[in-house]
Amino acid sequence: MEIRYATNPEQTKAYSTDQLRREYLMEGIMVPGEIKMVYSHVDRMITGGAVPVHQPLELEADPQEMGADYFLERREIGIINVGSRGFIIVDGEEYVLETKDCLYIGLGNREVSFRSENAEAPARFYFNSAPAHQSYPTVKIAISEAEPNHLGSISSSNERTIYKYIHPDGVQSCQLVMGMTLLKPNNMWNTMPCHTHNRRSEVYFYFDMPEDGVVFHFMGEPNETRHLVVRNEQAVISPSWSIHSGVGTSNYTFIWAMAGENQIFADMDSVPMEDLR
Ligand SMILES: O=C(O)C(=O)C[C@H](O)C(=O)CO
Ligand SMILES: [Zn+2]
Repeated sequence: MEIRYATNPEQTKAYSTDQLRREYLMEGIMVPGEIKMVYSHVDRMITGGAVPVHQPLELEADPQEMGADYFLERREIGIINVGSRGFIIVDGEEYVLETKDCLYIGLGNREVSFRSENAEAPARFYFNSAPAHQSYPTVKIAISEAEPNHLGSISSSNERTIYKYIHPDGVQSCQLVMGMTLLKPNNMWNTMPCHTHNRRSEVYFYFDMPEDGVVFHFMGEPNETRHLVVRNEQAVISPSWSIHSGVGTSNYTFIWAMAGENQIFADMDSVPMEDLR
């Protein structure tokens, strides 16, 4: 498991492109036949991907980094399938996930494995996991059951639909808040006007992008912005002090996940446009 330590805004001002990418960008999350994970010390979020092809894949704890006998011993996890139909087996119970369906699995479940229906078109499970202190029920939420929230406008190139899956008025969790935002065709901007939330950090995972498409993801303090060039199925760590916004070369979809002090989605510090630099 790859480890990322926390960074602060003062250091980040001096980072080169390579340093910025090393600290904040997660590439190679979705590797056929493997489970890949990045453990970030920012709110101890684990971000990863599981792409089962011919064999099922098992979610296992890293004993050195997690000091746990099994992955969910002291954690919870939210998983969204961004590939074709697949299955997640949780302590013997099987859940079917179509594309863009989500599964929340609470603390204490010992065995979690991933399987694809079709090796030619495998499931692609993206996940975020945060430390947990109590067990909430394991719940599947299909995209058709998530409440759509329409935002933005074509004149601002940001017409999009936000689906919240794991949040206080939906699937219950200890601290994980997770959902997905779909941009409408011909709309390229997300989360602009932008915000920070000093109470929570966030991870964005961009997908549904063409092979040669990129998203210019904006990060940093509002008056000291930087960008990362992000490709399909790559993710970005956004510390609490950083804005998180992007513009793509075409429309795309992204999964957002947060952990920290509270779970209130609307608890954001909006950045006035005139403060951006
Ligand atoms: O499209 C958006 O705007 C978002 O999806 C915003 C994220 O959900 C977010 O940053 C929540 O804090
Ligand atoms: Zn945010």
